[in-house]
Amino acid sequence: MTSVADYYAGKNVLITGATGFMGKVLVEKLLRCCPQVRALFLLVRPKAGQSMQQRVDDMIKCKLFDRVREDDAHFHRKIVPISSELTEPGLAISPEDADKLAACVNIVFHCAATIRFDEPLKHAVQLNVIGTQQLLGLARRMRHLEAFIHISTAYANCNRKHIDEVIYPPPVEPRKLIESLEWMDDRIVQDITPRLIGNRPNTYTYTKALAEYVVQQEQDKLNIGIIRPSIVGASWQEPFPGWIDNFNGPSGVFIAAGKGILRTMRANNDAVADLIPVDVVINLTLAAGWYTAVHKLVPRCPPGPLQKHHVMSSFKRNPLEQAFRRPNANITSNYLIYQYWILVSHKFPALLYDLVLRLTGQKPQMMRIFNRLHKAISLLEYFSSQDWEWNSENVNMLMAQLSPEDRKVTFNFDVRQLNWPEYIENYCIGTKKYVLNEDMSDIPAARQHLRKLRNIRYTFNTVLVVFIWRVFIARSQMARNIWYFVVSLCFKFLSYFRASSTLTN
Ligand SMILES: CCCCCCCCCCCCCCCC(=O)SCCNC(=O)CCNC(=O)[C@H](O)C(C)(C)COP(=O)(O)OP(=O)(O)OC[C@H]1O[C@@H](n2cnc3c(N)ncnc32)[C@H](O)[C@@H]1OP(=O)(O)O
Ligand SMILES: NC(=O)C1=CN([C@@H]2O[C@H](COP(=O)(O)OP(=O)(O)OC[C@H]3O[C@@H](n4cnc5c(N)ncnc54)[C@H](OP(=O)(O)O)[C@@H]3O)[C@@H](O)[C@H]2O)C=CC1
Repeated sequence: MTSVADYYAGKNVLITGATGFMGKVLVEKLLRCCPQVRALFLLVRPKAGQSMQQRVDDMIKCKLFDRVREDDAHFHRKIVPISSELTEPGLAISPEDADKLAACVNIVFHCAATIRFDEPLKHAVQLNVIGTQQLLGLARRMRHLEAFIHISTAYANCNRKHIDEVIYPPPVEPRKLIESLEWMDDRIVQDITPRLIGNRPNTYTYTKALAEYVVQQEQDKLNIGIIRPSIVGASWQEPFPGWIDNFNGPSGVFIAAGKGILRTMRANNDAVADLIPVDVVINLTLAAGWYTAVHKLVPRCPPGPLQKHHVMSSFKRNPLEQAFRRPNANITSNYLIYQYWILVSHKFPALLYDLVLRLTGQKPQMMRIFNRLHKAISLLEYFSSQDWEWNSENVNMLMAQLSPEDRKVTFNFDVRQLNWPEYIENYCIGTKKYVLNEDMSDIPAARQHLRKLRNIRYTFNTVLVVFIWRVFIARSQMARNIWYFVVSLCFKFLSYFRASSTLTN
């Protein structure tokens, strides 16, 4: 039985989306665990005033690549950036580069996509569907291609409750949709988008379903493998626990909760979200690359349930700096209770805080932050408040095909071995260290800040109770009677204790 690393020895690998969250982890893992790989061709676009080469240089300088750097200081020699914009005709690859790729690439990993839930349909189709089609066109020209691995999402078919490892018929024939979008102006497309996406929640899942179909159309000509991860979170073990570099999905929710901004969210209480660590997804992807070179496959990544109390307790132990309030979120599936908490725990404190800012001559900002947060959590709500049943037979089969060393160590994707509380703790610390770039040595000060917030809350609650009680007393005879009764009782107790202490002296 050959090992996965042996398979990649001497191979030329093409990767799209290498500058993204998952792409980076894929590049790192290939370089570290398949050291005999010949070259990694990365399709990268220039962006934000940076050339493609500068972007790749910045990427490989980041901490994620520390372990690769330790093993081989010259690892960058294996990386060949290719300038490419996936939404342009011919992927905007120069004819020379296209010829070079056609002549030598053995495996393609297609990770690039727009993952925004609010992406206008035209752009989502352009990148996720047409971009994929064009890449398949290039792949058809590759004379030594052994596998084309497409990264999809477990939610491509989220309009179904039970999802098998098959490609379902597309919601619309992609060719017809592409032709129609060509002549429609953006306003018309915006108007008909809800009708088109039907019972899917957004253009992301809709276009990812179309992309799967487009990939499947090539199955007679190419060795195709499709990976469907659920919600991808920070790394479990590799290259080190808790690595994460973005605010997407749960990470943004965790950070907002850790900062004490997010105090409520609508979600299913039992299994809040189907989370899968990024290193597990990448191990599965590389194993699938090896296996697909011989067979065809649609594996899905087996997820685990994310529980909110682990997040809260973890942020109490390792607080984020300058929290707005103490981390404490109410997860509820009840709409009315949710609205109540939005009002009491989000809008009211935001208004109060903005009022203080105004009074002190500063610019109000809290309400604006909360409006953005509400938009983000409303887009995630669809995924956090429902359950799906997924079939994972192909994943189990693939696991059984690996050598014991690959299965248990190098390409382990058995999520059953994961200790969830420990994983979530590392995830929360990862958001602090790698997303917010906060220093771990500041934790005592952050804890002190949380204690201060707790004292402010106690004081505020006491003042509020006394105030309400005073208002109540002023208006109700019964409240006054209760008040006098309680006060006289306290007085009697005090007199009794004073008398008994005088006697004992
Ligand atoms: C407690 C336990 C509960 C459990 C919790 C369960 C969660 C349950 C999740 C389900 C999730 C399903 C996932 C499906 C799985 C896929 O298949 S794939 C991929 C998932 N895709 C995503 O998660 C993308 C979702 N995000 C979006 O669509 C857009 O970001 C949104 C939400 C529409 C917001 O758009 P926007 O307002 O334009 O903001 P955006 O441009 O994203 O960010 C603007 C800036 O704010 C920053 N920012 C963004 N978010 C934040 C934040 N939260 N805080 C601070 N800054 C932030 C950004 O970094 C950015 O900074 P700059 O780059 O401008 O410096
Ligand atoms: N993150 C998650 O939770 C999940 C992700 N997935 C899938 O995994 C894949 C990777 O996701 P993730 O890494 O999180 O996404 P990111 O948004 O982090 O990365 C997207 C990548 O695509 C590239 N890209 C975007 N537009 C273009 C373009 N026009 N031309 C060239 N490259 C482009 C980006 O390049 P640039 O840096 O230039 O913008 C970036 O490298 C996607 O296919 C996604 O659907 C599936 C399930 C869950």
